[in-house]
Order: sequence, then structure tokens, then C-alpha cells
Amino acid sequence: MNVLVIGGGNMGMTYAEAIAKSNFLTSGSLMIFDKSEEKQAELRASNLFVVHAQLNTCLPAADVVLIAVKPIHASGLMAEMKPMVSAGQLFVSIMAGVTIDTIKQGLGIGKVVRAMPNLPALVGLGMTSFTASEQVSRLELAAVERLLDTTGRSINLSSESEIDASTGISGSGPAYIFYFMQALMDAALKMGFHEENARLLVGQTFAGAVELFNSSDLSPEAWMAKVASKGGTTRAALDSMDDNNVNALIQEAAYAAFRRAEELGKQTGGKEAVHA
Ligand SMILES: NC(=O)C1=CN([C@@H]2O[C@H](COP(=O)(O)OP(=O)(O)OC[C@H]3O[C@@H](n4cnc5c(N)ncnc54)[C@H](O)[C@@H]3O)[C@@H](O)[C@H]2O)C=CC1
Ligand SMILES: O=C(O)[C@@H]1CCC=N1
Repeated sequence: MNVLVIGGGNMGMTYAEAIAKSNFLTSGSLMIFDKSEEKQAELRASNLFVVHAQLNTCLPAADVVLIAVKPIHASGLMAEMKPMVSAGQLFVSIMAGVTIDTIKQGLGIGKVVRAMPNLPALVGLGMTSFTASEQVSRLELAAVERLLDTTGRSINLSSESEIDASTGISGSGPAYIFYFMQALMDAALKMGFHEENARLLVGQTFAGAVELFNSSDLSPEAWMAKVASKGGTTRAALDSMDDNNVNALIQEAAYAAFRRAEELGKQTGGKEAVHA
């Protein structure tokens, strides 16, 4: 199977490296195309894939094409690709807010998978949600799943509305966790810790809590109860959060991302989409 990655930025490079280092490609090659010459040089230096400087030398030969450019560049890229694509090719897009219909129309093809990855893909702990157009077969979907799983875990959803919802949870989610981490670090600094110690206290606390969460089926609430003693320090903190409606505010933030994902999808061809 020949796989082509278009766009060798943060996400495209992450996927290309993960695919190249996995056993996904038992035959064929991993090709990558980026229009920036500087980026091409960087990609060549990694020696992991076949770097192309033009679409016409790689696109017609690809069975699967992973599109990883910014949403704002989607329509220009698709116009350039259209004369070179064929109906048998499968297109996997990770562009935020660019719908399956926009891609179908932009390329004049039918087989499209829309995926929403997240940043921890960089370290092999990504969470990618995806959904496919009707024309994508079960066999092709299984191959896409294996491809996406090279960067972590994936979940096959049944609609683009669920992709928008998952954007509000896992796509944007890492930023919420960093927000919480920043707040705890700010508190630690205020309490007099040096930056290095504040980082250690916060980073190891998050890593440990996440490891515990993933080690069983217990709910976060049940884990909270294990930390908090009656009348103790944790209870004081949790009561303070409840008094300030923090749970509801976090939910509201996730919904804001969900609504924004829906809005972006309604805009034309990603043209007005953010520089996600
Ligand atoms: N960063 C994140 O956490 C997430 C990003 N995404 C999506 O991933 C996609 C890529 O984002 P990044 O990798 O952060 O962007 P980036 O800016 O790092 O990389 C984009 C690359 O595409 C290249 N490019 C632009 N136009 C091109 C064209 N016409 N032909 C070939 N190459 C072209 C650029 O030279 C650049 O190297 C975006 O669509 C974004 O919505 C999705 C979920 C999460
Ligand atoms: O903020 C954004 O729009 C993109 C989508 C999910 C993560 N980054």
C-alpha cells in the first residue's frame, strides 16, 4: 500500500514518523509532500520517507492520502489535487472543521475519512476520533484505524456531529489539562516554590493521577473519595471548587469548543476556518 502524507508540519510529521516507524507499511512506500522547500529539506534529513517536491510525482501513485495542512489551505490544495486524483483513492483528513462533503466536492471523489487527532500523538499517546463516508469499505476502515493507531488510540464514530463533540473533549482537551496545570503551578509559585520544583510537583501529580485512572474502571469521583479524608485538606479544596461551580464551568468550556467546531464545519471549505 502506498501512503502519501500532504503537509509535513507538526501533525503531518508526527503521523509520517509514527507510520514509518510502525509495521503498518508491509509493502509500498511512505511518501510525503510539503510545498515549503525548507520543510522538504527538514523531512529529507530524517531519512524516514520519500520526500516529494511536487504533487504530480506522488499523488497519482498513492492508495491512501493523509491531508494534514491547515484548514485555511484546504481549498487551494484541493483545487491543485483535483485533476490528479482517482475514485479508488482513500483520503484521510485531519483538518479541523473541514467536512467530509467539502472534501468530496473539493476533490470530486467519494472515499473520505475525517479524523480529529490530538497533540499527545507527538509522544504516541494521541486520541483520534474518526468517521467515514459511505463509500469507504469495512476493510479500508480497518486499515485507516491501524494507520491512526500508530500515534496512539482511535475511536470510530458514526457521525460528523460526534467528531465535533469529540473535538470539545479530546481534540482541544489537552489544552484544558494544561490550563489546570498552569493554575496549579501558579499556586505553587505563589506558595514560594521555585519554578523547577513547581513543575515537578505538578507534573508528577498529573502523571500519577492519570496512571491511577487508567489502571482501573473506577470513576474520577471514586478516586477523589480515595484522596479526600473527612474534614481534611482535599475536602477543603474540593468544597471550594464545588462552591465556585468549577465542574459546570469546565463543562461549559468543552461545549464552547464543541459549538465552535460546529460553526467551523458550516463555513465554506475551511476557507474561513481558524489557523487550527
Ligand atoms: N495541533 C493540534 O493540536 C491539532 C491539529 N489538527 C489539524 O492538523 C492540521 C495540521 O496542523 P499543524 O500540523 O499544526 O500545521 P503546521 O502549520 O505545522 O503544518 C502544515 C504544513 O502544511 C504545509 N502546507 C501548507 N499548504 C500546503 C499545500 N498546499 N501543499 C502541501 N503542503 C502545504 C505547510 O508548509 C506546513 O508545513 C490542521 O488542519 C489542524 O486543524 C487537528 C487536531 C489537533
Ligand atoms: O483549536 C483547534 O481548533 C484545533 C482543533 C483541536 C485542537 N486544535
